[in-house]
Amino acid sequence: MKLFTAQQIRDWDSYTMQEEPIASIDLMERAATACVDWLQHRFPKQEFYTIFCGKGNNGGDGLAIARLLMARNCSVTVYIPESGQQGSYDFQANLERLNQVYPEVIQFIETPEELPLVATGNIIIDAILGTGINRPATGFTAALFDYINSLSNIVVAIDMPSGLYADKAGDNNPVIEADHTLSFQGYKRALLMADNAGAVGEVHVLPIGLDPDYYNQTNTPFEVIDAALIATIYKPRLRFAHKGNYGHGLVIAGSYGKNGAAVLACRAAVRSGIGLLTCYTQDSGYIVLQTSVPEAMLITDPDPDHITELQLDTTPYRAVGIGPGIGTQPATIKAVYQLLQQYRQPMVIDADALNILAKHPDWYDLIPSGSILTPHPKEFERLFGATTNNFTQQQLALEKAQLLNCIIIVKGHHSFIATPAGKGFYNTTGNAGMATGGSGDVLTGLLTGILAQGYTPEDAAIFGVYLHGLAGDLAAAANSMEAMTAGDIIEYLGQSFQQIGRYGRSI
Ligand SMILES: NC(=O)C1=CN([C@@H]2O[C@H](COP(=O)(O)OP(=O)(O)OC[C@H]3O[C@@H](n4cnc5c(N)ncnc54)[C@H](O)[C@@H]3O)[C@@H](O)[C@H]2O)[C@@H](O)CC1
Ligand SMILES: [K+]
Repeated sequence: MKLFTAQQIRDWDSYTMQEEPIASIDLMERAATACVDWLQHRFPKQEFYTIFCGKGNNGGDGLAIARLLMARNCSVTVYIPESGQQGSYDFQANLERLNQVYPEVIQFIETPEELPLVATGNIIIDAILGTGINRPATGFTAALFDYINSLSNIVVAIDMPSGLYADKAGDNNPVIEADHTLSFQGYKRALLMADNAGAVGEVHVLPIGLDPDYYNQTNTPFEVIDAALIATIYKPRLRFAHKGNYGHGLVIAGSYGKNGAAVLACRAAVRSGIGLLTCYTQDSGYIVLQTSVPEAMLITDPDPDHITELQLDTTPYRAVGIGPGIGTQPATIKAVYQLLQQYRQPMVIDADALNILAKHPDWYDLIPSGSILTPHPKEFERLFGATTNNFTQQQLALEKAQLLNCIIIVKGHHSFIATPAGKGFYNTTGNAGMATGGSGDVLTGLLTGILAQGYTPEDAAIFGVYLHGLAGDLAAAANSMEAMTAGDIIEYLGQSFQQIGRYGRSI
């Protein structure tokens, strides 16, 4: 799903009004109806709502929501912070409509003394500011945000949590901290940033019937990975396949005390659809690996405890994954350098291999084109330097992806994939239960396995990250976020592939 800027969304609204055609006020009614339907579906027994409306179109949505909720037998109070300015055209029109049928619910507030008491059971609707925000909230607006944030009521933000910019960082500006954000038609980038997690809460995208032609004609560098995209990437297994069709991968992982990293990466790789897998690990890992992952072949390093030697014949391998649990011993650093000097196919580079690279920036040129780097934010910082917010971090990832001709996956709740062509993809599968030791090793194994099967590096990264998150979601549904383990992610890869296989048929 393409990610549009606030300006593009405005253009999309206008395009729809002209082409459908639909009047602006009717489009607002459609958006408000979608919100009310969502509210009643999510909170079927909820009766009481407190709605704060600004004087732009976001506030217009709030006024229409108020009228529709009242018509559905809910009890609503609307508070409008009085700025002294004339409201937008559709705000005024909706104020008039509400005033005609339920004048008693409307109240204007102007000073902190007039901030209302909100009963505990009320759901608060934040319709103060949407995508039209063009400056930080100050004065009474900021005080209102503070007040709402101090209450324990559930807060549902319309389109955007008020105060948040859709396409740029806000540098700690005042924002509403919502429990749910109902975003019209698509996501905005700000809704996908870890920095804004506390403001956006759960994001729900509500279709409001904007014209598909605008969507198809309009280019944007950013996309959310969704079922439709995955259906175009996933290559179902050929009926007459043999193992040679699906490549041979090499996972280089482990050290004394970290056999688990190698086991998890290899187990994930053998469940990725790969034809053949070889694991390279330290000598003491022999029995562990051969027993835990009998599907994989094994080469052991001469050293009992660490990987010290990577002068291998790499010609059989279509992809190499390196890093999980290898440590940063001097001999391992030397071995990583040996591999970088000789292997020219795309690699998956993770964990300690990234930490080693970060200490040797002069080796970056040796990273084969099309490699996939999988740093978490701290590793990213070690590799490429500190950034001040997610927007600048993602911009830097895009610049480095282009410079190194690599894919960079900045791991996180919505992992961000930067490609050398300047595109950025946000993942939407996955959950906080995956923030546990070993889930990165699973991703490395999966990516190596997918890359070995001949997917392009960009497709492998998108597909691997999505699949990993989906398996994590199924694991959390079965075992809870708390009790799920990285190994459980691997257990649910099968069901994830089955689900993805159905996308192609249903889209
Ligand atoms: N037809 C449409 O254009 C549709 C728009 N929709 C709603 O319209 C919203 C956008 O509406 P608007 O463009 O009117 O903008 P907003 O309602 O977000 O903001 C209104 C106005 O507030 C002022 N403002 C900006 N920053 C401020 C600040 N920090 N403090 C105080 N005032 C500030 C600006 O003058 C701005 O135009 C969307 O987020 C969505 O909720 C929906 O109704 C769907 C259809
Ligand atoms: K809002």
